[in-house]
Amino acid sequence: MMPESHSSIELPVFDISQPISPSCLSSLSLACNEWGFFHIINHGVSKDVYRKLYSLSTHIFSLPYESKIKLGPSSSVRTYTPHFIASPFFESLRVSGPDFFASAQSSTGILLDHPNPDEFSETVKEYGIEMSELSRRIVRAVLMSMGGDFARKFYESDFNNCHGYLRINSYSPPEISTVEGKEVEGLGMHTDMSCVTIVCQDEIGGLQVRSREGKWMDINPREDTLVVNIGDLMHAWSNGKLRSSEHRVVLKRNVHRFSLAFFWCFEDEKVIFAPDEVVGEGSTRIYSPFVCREYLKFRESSEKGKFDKVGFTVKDFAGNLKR
Ligand SMILES: O=C(O)CCC(=O)C(=O)O
Ligand SMILES: [Fe+2]
Repeated sequence: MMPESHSSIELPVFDISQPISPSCLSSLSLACNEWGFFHIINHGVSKDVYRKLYSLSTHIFSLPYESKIKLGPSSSVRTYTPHFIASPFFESLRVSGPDFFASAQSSTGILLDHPNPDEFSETVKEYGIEMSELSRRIVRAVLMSMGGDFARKFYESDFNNCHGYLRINSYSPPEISTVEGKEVEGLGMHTDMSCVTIVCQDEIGGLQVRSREGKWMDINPREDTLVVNIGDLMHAWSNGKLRSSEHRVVLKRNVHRFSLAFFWCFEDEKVIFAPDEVVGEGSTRIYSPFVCREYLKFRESSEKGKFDKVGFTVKDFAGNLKR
């Protein structure tokens, strides 16, 4: 059987180093409503930091399972997700902000055989700080795209206490690229539990977004470009105006894939409730108010292997219009 064929989607590209012009705001608004995905350039993250992070992480992933699993689901630190949780071909390392250095050190401290723990932690810290700053800029731009003074009105009150964490993802190549004509998923269909996510995918590709009609569309890698997507938290806060799209990663035969996903989230105790002005007169709230932490718990416990994968979204948790 032939593998499914996919169309690719040309997402708009925004220069995040510049103030966003009115015409860019309307195309940003369109991208957030239609796809929940867009690209950014001139993000200020140097190739050097990326390369260092790639090589230092690759070293960690190459350590024996017995070492890595000490960081894993069974330890109190829980920074490592081994193979066979999200998929047989996926493993990841999590580093949490705001003190990215300390978080990375607590992992490398457990990996006693790590040759240069400080270099890894320093590099993660540099990347984490850059991504946090970028996330703030992106949230402001997205708010602006929703309405004239939304950024001024809601940034401070609702988004000022956001925090981020980084997931370093390593996808190992399966020996076959299709099973009965279906692609091999490195990461199954899911939505992100973030306000916004910033993804740095390597040149291999494989990231796909699901269209409203349910068709998988390739998001092709672009040099020096980061992928941004809206997550469930900002989707709910916007009363569904910003789309949190289902996406996944498919793998190619024998090609290793590496990605960095940075999740920018509301504080755990925040009650997520779309403001009246965001809902708009005459419209109803499509989500009941909910505490961020409770949603994260729901996602963890409703899935096999406690991983943010497959199936359940904020619609199932707090949606007023049940699916
Ligand atoms: O690896 C990628 O390109 C995307 C990863 C992703 O969607 C996630 O970690 O939530
Ligand atoms: Fe994701």
